[in-house]
Amino acid sequence: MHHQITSQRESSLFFKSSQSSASAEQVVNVLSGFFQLCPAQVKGWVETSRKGLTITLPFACSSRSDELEKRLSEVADKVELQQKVAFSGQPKRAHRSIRNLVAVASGKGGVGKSTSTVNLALALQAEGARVGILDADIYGPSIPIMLGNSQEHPTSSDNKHMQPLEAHGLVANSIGYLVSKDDAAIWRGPMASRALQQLLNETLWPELDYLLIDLPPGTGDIQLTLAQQIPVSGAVVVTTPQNIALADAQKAIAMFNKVNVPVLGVLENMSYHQCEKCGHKEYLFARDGGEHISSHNQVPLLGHIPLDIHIREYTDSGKALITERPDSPLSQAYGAAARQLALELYLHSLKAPQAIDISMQND
Ligand SMILES: Nc1ncnc2c1ncn2[C@@H]1O[C@H](COP(=O)(O)OP(=O)(O)OP(=O)(O)O)[C@@H](O)[C@H]1O
Repeated sequence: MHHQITSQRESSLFFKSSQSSASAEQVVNVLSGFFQLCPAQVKGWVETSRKGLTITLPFACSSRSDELEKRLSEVADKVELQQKVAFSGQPKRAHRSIRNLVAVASGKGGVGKSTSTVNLALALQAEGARVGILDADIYGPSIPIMLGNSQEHPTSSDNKHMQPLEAHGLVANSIGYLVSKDDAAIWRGPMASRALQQLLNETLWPELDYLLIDLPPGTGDIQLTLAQQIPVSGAVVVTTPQNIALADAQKAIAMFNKVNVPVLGVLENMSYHQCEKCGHKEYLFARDGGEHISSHNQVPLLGHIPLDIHIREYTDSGKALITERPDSPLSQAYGAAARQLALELYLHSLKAPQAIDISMQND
């Protein structure tokens, strides 16, 4: 089998097998079974040309390409597999260089929203995507610390636009790079949301597949304004499993429903602690809260992230757990949640067909 991986922007994988040539229909069936989608949802990914079949996967999932390649090789003679993340959101919105804007929110503070944002961003990157983070947590910007570059500042060559900062392969901007924590803390709502608009609009974002926006915790006026003002395609709600956090997560879901922002999923954080010595799982903040809230609202549960000292140590010291320890169960848990998020986002974009733009001809 011939196997070649090139850059994510290009075809990522080619293979040949000695079997007879595949029909597009067989390939569609394999894709549909592999991703558990109906054939109609995957049909548009397959293109036939004189050279053979080309499959374009429209969401980040490159860690699954070996497995998919194996399945396809059972029916395919020559297939080119590539990943090109689809555009979502209003076709006419600004920021066309950003294919998907996703808000990460929590009703309650301290549930691990920023930690989840950074690790989901790293996990999406590990799935072959170009990812950025906009820290919209104006009053408590923790992204600079979690990316390990809190002493840096964005540069500007025209005094109007900022170059985002780079860390661990991600790009990011945050009010934390620009003003001191104490200065931002006294800003009133309108000033805070103006600052956020500026961060989004005046940052020179490169071509990105996903921009994750770390919203301030809570569901007050500021969050509502932000949810309305930023043209996000969907939101992730982070919660811990205990009732007090779930009640606030429910308010966050209600807020997004109110402003017609689809909730792409709930991420349950600090689900349990597993003893390193005996493997026993302790459910410190109760159990199944994430399941209940997601089934009650009919939104997917993206995953359970354990309460783990390594998550705190890596994230709080600005190191990238997922890049440094890609095979750890923690990285795998974030990876599964990130792939599910990418898929949900794509499925939501299918509901607004005018927004889909898989090919992005001007690439
Ligand atoms: N799964 C986890 N395991 C261990 N520690 C965690 C986990 N998730 C978050 N933490 C830790 O909990 C603390 C709070 O996390 P974080 O700052 O991400 O919360 P937040 O919801 O963004 O807070 P805020 O409401 O202030 O914005 C941090 O020290 C972080 O390292």
